[in-house]
Amino acid sequence: MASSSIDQIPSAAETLTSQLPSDNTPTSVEPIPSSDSHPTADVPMASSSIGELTSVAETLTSHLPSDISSAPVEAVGEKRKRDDEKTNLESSDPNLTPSPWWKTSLCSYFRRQGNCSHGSTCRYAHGEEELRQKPDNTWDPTSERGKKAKMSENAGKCDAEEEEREVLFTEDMMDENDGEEGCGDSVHDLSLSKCLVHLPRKWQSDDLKKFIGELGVEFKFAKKRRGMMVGFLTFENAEQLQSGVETLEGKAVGHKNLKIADVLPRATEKNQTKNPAKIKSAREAVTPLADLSYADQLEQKKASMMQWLKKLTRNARKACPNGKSLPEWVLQSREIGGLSCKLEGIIESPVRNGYRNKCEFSAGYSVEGKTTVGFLLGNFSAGVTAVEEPVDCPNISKIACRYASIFQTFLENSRLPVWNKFKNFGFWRQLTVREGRKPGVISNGEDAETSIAEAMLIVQVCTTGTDEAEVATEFEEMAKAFAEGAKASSPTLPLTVLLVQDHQGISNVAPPDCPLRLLPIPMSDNETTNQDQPTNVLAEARIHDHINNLRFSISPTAFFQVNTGAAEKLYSLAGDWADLGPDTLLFDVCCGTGTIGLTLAHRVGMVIGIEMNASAVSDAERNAKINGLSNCKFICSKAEDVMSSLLKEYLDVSQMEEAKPPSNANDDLDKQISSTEEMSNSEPVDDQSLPTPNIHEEHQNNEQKDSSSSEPERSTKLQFKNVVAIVDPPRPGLHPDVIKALRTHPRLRTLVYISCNPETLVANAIELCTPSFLEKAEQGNNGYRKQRRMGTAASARHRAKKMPASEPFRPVKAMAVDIFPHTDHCEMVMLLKR
Ligand SMILES: C[S@@+](CC[C@H](N)C(=O)[O-])C[C@H]1O[C@@H](n2cnc3c(N)ncnc32)[C@H](O)[C@@H]1O
Repeated sequence: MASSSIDQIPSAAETLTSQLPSDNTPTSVEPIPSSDSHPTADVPMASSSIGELTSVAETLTSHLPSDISSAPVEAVGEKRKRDDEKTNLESSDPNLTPSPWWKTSLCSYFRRQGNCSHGSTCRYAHGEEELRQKPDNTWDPTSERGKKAKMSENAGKCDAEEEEREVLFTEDMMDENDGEEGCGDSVHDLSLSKCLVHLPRKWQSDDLKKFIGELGVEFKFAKKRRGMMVGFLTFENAEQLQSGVETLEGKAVGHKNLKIADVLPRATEKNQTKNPAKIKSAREAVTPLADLSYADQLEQKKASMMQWLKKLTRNARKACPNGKSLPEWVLQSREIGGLSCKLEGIIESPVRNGYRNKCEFSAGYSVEGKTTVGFLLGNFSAGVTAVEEPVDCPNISKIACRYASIFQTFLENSRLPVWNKFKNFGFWRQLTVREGRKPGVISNGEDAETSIAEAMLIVQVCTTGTDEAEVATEFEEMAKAFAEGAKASSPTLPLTVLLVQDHQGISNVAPPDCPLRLLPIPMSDNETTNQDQPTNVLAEARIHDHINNLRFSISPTAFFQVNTGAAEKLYSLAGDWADLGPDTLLFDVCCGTGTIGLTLAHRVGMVIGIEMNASAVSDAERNAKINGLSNCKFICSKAEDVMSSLLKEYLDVSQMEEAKPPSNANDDLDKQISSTEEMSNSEPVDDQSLPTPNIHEEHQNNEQKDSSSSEPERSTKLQFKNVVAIVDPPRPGLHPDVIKALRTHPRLRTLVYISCNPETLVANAIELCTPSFLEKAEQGNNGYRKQRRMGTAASARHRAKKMPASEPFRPVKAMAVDIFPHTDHCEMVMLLKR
């Protein structure tokens, strides 16, 4: 661990990352929402400001610093502290090392009255000369230096807004045949057209026309699609345009102001007017940190995680009921710069290039109007539809790039159209490439691809309104193109499974029960296909990967961490922190294919995995069997529906047997290691003999399903001395009912939270770690509407107030794990105990 983690000392430059792209921290590398369980919405990593500022009322002490809002760590709670102890913060004794917060805020008394009764012992600065920089390298925002910094920050924001004006490819919105007056012209005078940015997403064309009409603006036609924040306006002539722009620019709509931007034309051979310098490359869109050194990327992520840990402290203070003393961890936070617990460091990814084992490539048009398979250059809701090839994106493997290129060449000659996001029309939508790696050493060099043994291709289409025979021919030709392309590549590409997913929805994010169809892969040059392959073997459509010497079977829609090598480190860390032993009952909440529970099964008495995706649960059961682990049980259900009853079932039983170490746990481990060694020398798929559930049946059966890889349950339950939960939820975090169940069960003392989204980790931790104050809780749902308008942290504080009386957890330590090099994303592991 030590060798791979960056030191623990908070970096001086706690640079805030500006924004996250949307990669499904997950499994999509597109900057738009992805189909995986980690959603992909942009998350401003440093968004803690306004809504989260410590309330002024709370900080009203007799002697205020002038920047209350910016001094949450040192100032808030100061009054509580002052009564019981004197800190070096307050001391001017030269023999004491002054607090890092000494004189980092201006004294408001001194400022107003020109003097202060505390004189030279005042902890706040008397004037600009005395003012010191805060430990996080910021200045009191009311000071001259603070204001200057704010101005340059705002200038940066303006630049960011400027970027928003780059609305790509919006010309499509005005294409013919959509029934709009004036849209019939196949050639538009784009100089008479404008984009309106910051419109309410729920508006449609009629709302836009009404709004413009009421302002007396004349126009030729207006267009707006629900869900987007851009609309389009075309004027009859230059005079209309000029007066329209003058009226509309900056006009308030809701709580935003309208911006007017140029419509960027689709560049064609005749029309090469686009200024490529203004457009993001795929590399910039998908791997925004790629131009930083890896050490700088890690520093940046670590600094960002620290901001989130500070935010947790600030929110816990706010959530703490009046009259109750602040939890010890909040009081102690001042000793570690306001962090809610120590950030131990950041664990590096063992592989930095080509690490993604799952890539989702969109089918669309490039800025030049060329059929392209690659990444969207921005957010569709902001009007960006251009797709660019995955050139120079260091997180994508050569194999995935090669398949994208094969598919693109095939689409160039296809009789069926690619999907048009504006018109919700077309056939070819997306290519997903999933890779399975051989067991053994993970290589970070040029030969990284040699460890990839299997590849699953999932092509998403929309068959609405198509001719069945034509589609069948296209699929056959596509399968041939992939097979030939794989064979012609050097080295030959693995091709294990080819699937088609028929999805009718507006976005490419398909539900897990979206129909899948297995296509036969042509086997040889003379096109002898594997026609013998029965069509009902969809359940065998799977690839395999390896973590900690265990073999994992993965079905098409099951979640699997996209960076296998880094995931291995993540799971080991969670296990090391979880305080495991033979008398431990481990709950693996949101277990996916069982990776966490199974890799730790040999260290505990029993694992109970909970997962809502039926295919993933069936994979987890299969994976327990493949690896000879018999102390694991998997529940197919939403965690919020079963967490409380499972805790009761396993912990509150009256008739219990004392747990003994699982007799076969260590044997199993030895067995699995040797069998994995065998596997590494053998053909990859060796679990075919296992009973295989039918995927379709599973999808249809969404009811709770218990399954166990052990013998039928005994009437008496085992009594486990130690109960631990490791939770690994998707980006929205844990459901409030899961939090409540975990928090209110007194026997659960250790909780390891693995998070791909620090914002929801903070929100969940607020509920888990602040003292309960039910006596003051407002009951019922009357706050619901208000809550919906709150930020995540504010609504967590609101829910914390309703938490039934229970002992809160405390954050003990945290570690960042860099699963996603070159992107803004990062996993965080936090140990909570009580
Ligand atoms: C971040 S993944 C983690 C999976 C697994 N722990 C791993 O590392 O491979 C989150 C998982 O939670 C599942 N999930 C999402 N919402 C859930 C819910 N409400 N209840 C149970 N599982 C859920 C998803 O299907 C996904 O498999």
